[in-house]
Amino acid sequence: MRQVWRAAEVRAAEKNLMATLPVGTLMQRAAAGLARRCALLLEDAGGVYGARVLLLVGSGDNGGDALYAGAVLASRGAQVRALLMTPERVHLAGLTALRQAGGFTTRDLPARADLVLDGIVGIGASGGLRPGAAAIVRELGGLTGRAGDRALVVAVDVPSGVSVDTGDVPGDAVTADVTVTFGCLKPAHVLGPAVTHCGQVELVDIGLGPALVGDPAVRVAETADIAAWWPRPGATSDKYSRGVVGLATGSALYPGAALLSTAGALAGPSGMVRYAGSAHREVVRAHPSVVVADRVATAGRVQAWVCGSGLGSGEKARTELRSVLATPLPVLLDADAINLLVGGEHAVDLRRDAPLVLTPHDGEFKRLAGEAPGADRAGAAARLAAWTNAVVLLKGDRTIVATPAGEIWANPTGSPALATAGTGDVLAGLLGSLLAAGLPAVRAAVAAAYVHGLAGRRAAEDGPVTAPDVASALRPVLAGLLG
Ligand SMILES: NC(=O)C1=CN([C@@H]2O[C@H](COP(=O)(O)OP(=O)(O)OC[C@H]3O[C@@H](n4cnc5c(N)ncnc54)[C@H](O)[C@@H]3O)[C@@H](O)[C@H]2O)[C@@H](O)CC1
Repeated sequence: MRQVWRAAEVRAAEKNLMATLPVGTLMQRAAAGLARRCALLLEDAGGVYGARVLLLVGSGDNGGDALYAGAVLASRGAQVRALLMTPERVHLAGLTALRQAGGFTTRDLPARADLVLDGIVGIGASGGLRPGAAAIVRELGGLTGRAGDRALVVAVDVPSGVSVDTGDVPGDAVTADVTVTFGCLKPAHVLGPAVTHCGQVELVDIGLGPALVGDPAVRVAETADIAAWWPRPGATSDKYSRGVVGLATGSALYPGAALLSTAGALAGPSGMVRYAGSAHREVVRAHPSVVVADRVATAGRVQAWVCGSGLGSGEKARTELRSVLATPLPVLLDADAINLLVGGEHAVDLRRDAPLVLTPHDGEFKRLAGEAPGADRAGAAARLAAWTNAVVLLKGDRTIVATPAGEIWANPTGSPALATAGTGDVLAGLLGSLLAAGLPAVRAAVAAAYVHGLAGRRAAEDGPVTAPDVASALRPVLAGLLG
């Protein structure tokens, strides 16, 4: 699991660490790592010697990092120019180092650069970019290097213009090929639209780890976590002991949702899938191993329920929702079931001790919470989780999982390919299967989002993606993941 820390927590850790080290040590470590990465990029693009490097230098330490890294590149023969955003306020020691190494300052954006180092602003940013910096950032795409190709852009710590703590991008922002960050990941590296501005994120160890204390703002699961959590059958397992997942999904109008949630559930670790709903004939025809009924009340025993995808909004749908919420079992509510919660008619049913998982997309989130997730998607998901006492999986390019206690996970495997009808039904089924197999709700949500994202990517390798393609990709993805 990777830990992600907000700017204030990073600052506090840096302050504690700096108290134990000679002045400037952390910045030297940061700049050395930054220069190393830039040199590697330049070596791949024709060499460091003679390369044109443009430093965009803001007034803070982020600019200082860029100046020191520029000094290293200048000492290796690169032609380094620094464009100072605020010449009256600049990291003086950094500027001196650059000049001593043979670098210069410039007043204007040059026409050519092989590499641009974005040190306008880092974790000290407040609000969107100032107009002067924003104008320069808009011009960056036009810079070309010695082979006539686009200049490489390396962001120092975070791309300037993104909101460090939320991943929002409120206005103009640098789009980097590589972001070199120091000490730990920040939310902008893993959340929201900022992620696409970061390019490849590389972490330079400056020794901050032990100084970061308490709970991280955000967590990111890695393959090893998913593999460790994923329930596997043992020698004495049977179909019941592996968990049975019940699906109250689909309807006469939307039989496809039933089929897709079933396909998702069948790829999961539970030993059996029961389907309860109007699409039972279609389900058993497509998936003969599924045991079907037409109502939740007659479905038989399960260890977790998935309810909502394509369920409809009539009285029958309300009855089925009440039935699953009345059980002492983990319940996942998706799509129509989330919409049925709007208006508070089921508030009493929601008072339950067993785990509840909600999987809204933005529209469902807005209907339920009364407002769109907004710029701080992780914060919004955590508020809804606390309010509903549920684990909330907020779907998006970077799906977020939040718990009522405020634990937040960012899914790293998302794919734009998943933005197509029915993929959420597949996710709901898979997640329900993990709940039925006994995984705690937060892990089930994190693991399902992770695997579903990989399946979306894999399906996209073969062309435009439909939800059945994602369901079909789950099994090979899991084979690769679980070995
Ligand atoms: N504190 C430390 O120990 C270390 C800090 N490091 C670097 O220092 C950075 C943080 O430095 P600072 O705290 O000086 O802050 P920054 O350099 O990120 O930004 C602060 C400066 O930018 C200006 N500014 C704020 N918002 C702006 C906006 N929207 N548009 C344009 N200008 C804006 C402010 O006037 C302020 O002077 C990190 O991101 C990292 O790059 C690294 O050297 C590692 C060690």
